Formats: sequence, structure tokens, C-alpha cells
Amino acid sequence: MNLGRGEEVTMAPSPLLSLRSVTLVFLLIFTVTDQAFVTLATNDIYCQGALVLGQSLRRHRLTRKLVVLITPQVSSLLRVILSKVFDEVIEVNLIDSADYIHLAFLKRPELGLTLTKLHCWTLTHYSKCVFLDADTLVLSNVDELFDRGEFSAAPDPGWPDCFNSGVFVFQPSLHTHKLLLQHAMEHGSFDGADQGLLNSFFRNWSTTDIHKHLPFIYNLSSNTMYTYSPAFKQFGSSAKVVHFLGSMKPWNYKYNPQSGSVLEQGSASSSQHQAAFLHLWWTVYQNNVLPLYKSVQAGEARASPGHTLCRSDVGGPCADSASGVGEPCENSTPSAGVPCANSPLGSNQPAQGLPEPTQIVDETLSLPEGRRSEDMIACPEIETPAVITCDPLSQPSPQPADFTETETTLVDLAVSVSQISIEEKVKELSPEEERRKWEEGRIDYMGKDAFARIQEKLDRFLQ
Ligand SMILES: O=c1ccn([C@@H]2O[C@H](COP(=O)(O)OP(=O)(O)O[C@H]3O[C@H](CO)[C@@H](O)[C@H](O)[C@H]3O)[C@@H](O)[C@H]2O)c(=O)[nH]1
Ligand SMILES: [Mn+2]
Repeated sequence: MNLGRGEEVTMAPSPLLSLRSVTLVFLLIFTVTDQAFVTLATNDIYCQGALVLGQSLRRHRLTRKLVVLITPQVSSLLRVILSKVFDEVIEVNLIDSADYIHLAFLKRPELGLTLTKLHCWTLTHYSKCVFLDADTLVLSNVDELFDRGEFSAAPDPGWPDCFNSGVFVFQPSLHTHKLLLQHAMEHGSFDGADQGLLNSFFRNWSTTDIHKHLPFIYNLSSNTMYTYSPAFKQFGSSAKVVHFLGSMKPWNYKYNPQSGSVLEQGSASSSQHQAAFLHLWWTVYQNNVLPLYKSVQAGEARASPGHTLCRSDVGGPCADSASGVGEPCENSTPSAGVPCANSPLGSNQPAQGLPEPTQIVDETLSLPEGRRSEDMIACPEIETPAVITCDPLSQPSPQPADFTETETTLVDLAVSVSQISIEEKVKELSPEEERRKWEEGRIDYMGKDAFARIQEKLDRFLQ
């Protein structure tokens, strides 16, 4: 169209767009690249927690890098999904470290998992970090934690002279890491895990510097029955980080997306405030984690068959998954040909950053107007996950990890109109895979390779 001078149209930037660009530029400028929030997930189940934590941090003006430490047990699908949320997905190799072998000789194999947390001290490309357990949820911006020094943590609700190791401020250092390992080997841990070890290592925490006592609001346990309930009434609402410590984790519950209620399992019962925190966890899971599965599964032609994102109300095969049996779901596996079309998870989500909340309770599952189901296959390519293999005792390798499909713990997500659940599914390994795992030093000290289990087998064999 030939516009006369007077008719010249200047495209005024949409106020929304410019606000977004300003925010983006602001975040780029003000991201402190040598500081990070760090978490740990050694299996696909804990990855669910890590994803919720990561997204909860992103929801509150994230100005630091986000790092997740994983171990070889984490599946390839979860690695890709983690890489959508975390700036770095770092595999820490338990096996190649001679120290772990020493620990096994010391008959303290259970420290293996614990020591995985200690690997966070090897992140020396950061000057200061905040570690958060994968079962924590951030309720507001917590940047002020970076004003604290090593070692800062909040009191443990069970024994307040000890700190809880679910949230702490630390300074990566190979020297400290070595001292921690040394301490573990010489003294063990009084609770057989990292919290005991760290408390005896940083034993002056409770007496020397009050600035290293994080206020309880940075690590509020969700399930403690507070005996000082007026204090909870007074201060509970200012909680900034909630911690689902203990054996019942949010992913052990089921969630009704329609009513927003968290369904208790077995004998589990939750207090009113715990129910509110659980609800919040599941809201983040529903709105900000499930869409990532959808976008990744849509783009990934070779998703692991062990991971199924099922809409159990649609079609027969999914019905079993809702009950935890975990049959592969035809409506959702990429091999079914139309991976996204039947997914209830709403529109495509941006790969990076926090997706807009999406409702997943659309019973009609209709495609947006003008879109054919085939369109749904053409989802954006997944970026190569930012995974680096990192043996803390050697130089980090820039090579991407080789994802062998020998994971033992997989997750089954059953998503229906009325219920979302996360089930653990243990994949039986073939004898060859078992042998290879042992040869590679990947021994499940805590699980089926535990000494007690092996002894049971030997006893059976000898009888
Ligand atoms: O199979 C597991 C178990 C734990 N973790 C990681 O280790 C953390 C600690 O385990 P968790 O189950 O959260 O322990 P808590 O119930 O929180 O128990 C307490 O005791 C633990 C052992 O001392 C400490 O690590 C915790 O910080 C402390 O809150 C988790 O959040 C994860 O980050 C895994 O990745 N895989
Ligand atoms: Mn925890």
C-alpha cells in the first residue's frame, strides 16, 4: 500500500511487549552469573520435586543460576525436562570416585547418597550458592540468602541446636569438599546421612555467629505439628521456603485438579496448613511442570516407553495407569502417532522459563480452531540438554552424558480429569543389564543391592 507522508504509520510497540522486553533486559542484566541455587535429584521421582522447586524459584524473579545435580539413575527423558527449567543439569558420578569405594569398605555404604549432596561444593564456577532440597518449595523471592556466608542454615524443628540441611548457604570449594569427604570417612555421620555429617563438620553453627542462623521462615517444615502454635499463627504466613521433610512427600499424594484438593493416601493425614502447602506444590506441578512433559514428549520421537503421560479417562489403555499399574498409554506415547493431540495439557508451552498456567481439565480435548492433529506433531525441536558429566575428582567433561536406558526407577504420571498421580515404577533389569551395572560400579547400596538383600538371596540359595 502506498502511504502518503501524512499517512505514514509507525507501529507503536504494544505496551505489554515493551514491558516484557524491559523485564527480560532487566533480568539479563541483573542475573548474577557466579551465584546459583542448587538442588539434587538422584532418581526420576525426586526429579519431580526438583522441577517444582525450580519452577517455584522462577516464579519469584529469579536472578541467580539454577543448577540440579543428578546421578546416572536419572532417565534421559527427565534430563531433557530438567534442562528446560535448570540452567545446568550436572551429572555427578558416584561410581568413579575412589572415596565411595573407601566408604563401602568402611561399611558405611548408605553415606553414598548423602555424599551426593556434598558434591555441591565442587561447583567452583560459582562463588556462592544456596542449596535447597528437592522437597522444598519457594514461596517468595529469597535473594537475600546470598547476603549470608558459609555455613548458614535454619534450625531443625526436631532438635533446634542442629541445623536442618534442606536449605543452606555455602561456598563451593574443592578444599572444603575434600575435608567433608575426609570427615565422613573418619567420623561417619551420627544420623547416617548428610545432616549429621554437616552438623558435626560445621559444629560451631549453633554458637558462634547468629548471622549464620537462617530464620525458620527459610526452611519451614510443612508437616510438623507445631507445639508453639501462636508462633505459627504469628509468623507462619511470612514463610518463604516450605520443606516437606519426612517420609511423606508431596508426590506421594494424589491431586484432584478440578477441586484443587490433595488426596491423602493410606494412613496419611495432613493438618490444615500442611494441606495448603501441598495444594500449592500440586498447583505448581500442574501448571508449570506437566506442560513441560507435554512439550518434550511432543517433540521427542524416542521417549522412553517407561514414561507415560496418560489421560486415563481417554481410551482403555490408560485406565490401568491411573490405578498405578502403569501400562503404556497409547494416547500419549509418541509412537502412537499423534503425541500431543490427545494430551489434555493445553497449548504448547515455551521451552524456557515459566510457562503460563495451563488448565488441564478440558474434557473435550478439542484442538485449537484451524489446527489439525498433525500440526501437533510438529512441536519445536528439543534443545540438546545442558548436561555435563562431572566427576568431582577430575575435570568436568564437556561431553554430553551417554544416556543408557538402564534406569531402574521410572515414573508413571497418570493424568485424568479428576486425578493426577505420580507413581514409582521399578523397571526389572535383565541379568546382562544387572551385570553391566555392577561392572560399571553402579551399585544400589540402599535398594536391591543392599547387603541385607544379598544375604537373603544367599540364604535362599544355601537352603
Ligand atoms: O532418593 C533420594 C533421596 C534424597 N534425595 C535428595 O536428598 C535430599 C534429602 O532427602 P529428603 O528425602 O528430602 O530428606 P528429608 O526428609 O528432608 O530429611 C532430612 O534428613 C536428610 C538426611 O540427613 C537431609 O538430607 C534433609 O535435608 C533433612 O531435611 C532430597 O530432597 C533430594 O534432594 C534424592 O535425590 N534421592
Ligand atoms: Mn528434604
